[in-house]
Amino acid sequence: MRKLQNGRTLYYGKGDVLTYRTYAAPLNVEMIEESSYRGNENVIFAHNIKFSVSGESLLTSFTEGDNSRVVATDSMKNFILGQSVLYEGNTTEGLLSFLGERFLAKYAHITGIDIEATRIPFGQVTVKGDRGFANSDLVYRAMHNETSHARLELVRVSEGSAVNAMRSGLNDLQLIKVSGSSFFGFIRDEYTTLPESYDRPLFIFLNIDWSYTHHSDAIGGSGYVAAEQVRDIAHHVFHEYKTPSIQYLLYRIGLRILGRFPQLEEVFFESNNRTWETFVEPKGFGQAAVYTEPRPPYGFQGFTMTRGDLAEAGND
Ligand SMILES: O=c1[nH]c(=O)c2[nH]c(=O)[nH]c2[nH]1
Repeated sequence: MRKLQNGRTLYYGKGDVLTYRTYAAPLNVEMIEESSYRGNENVIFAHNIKFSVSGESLLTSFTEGDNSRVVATDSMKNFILGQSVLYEGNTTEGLLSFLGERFLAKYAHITGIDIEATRIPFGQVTVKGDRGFANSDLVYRAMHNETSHARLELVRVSEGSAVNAMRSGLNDLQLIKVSGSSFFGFIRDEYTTLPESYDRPLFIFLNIDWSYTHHSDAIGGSGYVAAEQVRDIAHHVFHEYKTPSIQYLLYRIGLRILGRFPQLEEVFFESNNRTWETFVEPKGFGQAAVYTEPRPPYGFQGFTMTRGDLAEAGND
């Protein structure tokens, strides 16, 4: 999308378009075994949006300073904010598809759109009413934990627009497992100083992305996968498995996600190893210990998995 016919890359757009839409349609998802998540009332449906466009006819804006075909990025921001109120759906992917389609419909010379958004999370607060504690439907609290996101590439086609690529995901999961993780058996040679560990406090930072076999499942379809469900699967698998490495943990999480959601085609992982450094060793399981932040540098892993991996592994 970003490349023109001659192979040249061309795009421009607006980032950090903070869009605090209220009272979007509620989302209800089918429950899965690992999660009590049922959906979102979407009273606050807030996103940080990044939007860019491309098209052959924009070339002269770069080569000749000809602004006659330029939609100002300030106008793009206004378009996003103004159109967001009209979105009748309930997912980030749906919102992005809606905004992209509308933009292509309005500006005939734009042929490609790349649009991504991170959901800005707001959580429930409980208040005491006549029948005890219940969720407030008025007050929400800003959250600073993991965030969900989506990215879509739309292209102009003869009948309107089509989704060229789409990815959804979850960023900045930060999970500590205090016991039940090991790391041993790795190569020992003249460069090795790390002792083998049979029970380490494993702290990981984790990003998980996923793509659907059919984009339509995520955009208005019934096969929507909520980031909260993927998060809860990661929690469960980390809890369940005694892991010999982060690499293996990612694989087990991936199998479970692909198993739970047949509508997904691929899962992508990126993790950081932030294992706490031991200052006072525990005397045994469940005993007091003291750890501190690990010293840099940090290790990382990347891994992608497809339905083929699930088929090879058999039933998880
Ligand atoms: O889970 C881990 N995988 C590694 O590859 C690695 N390397 C290392 O030093 N610690 C760890 N931990």
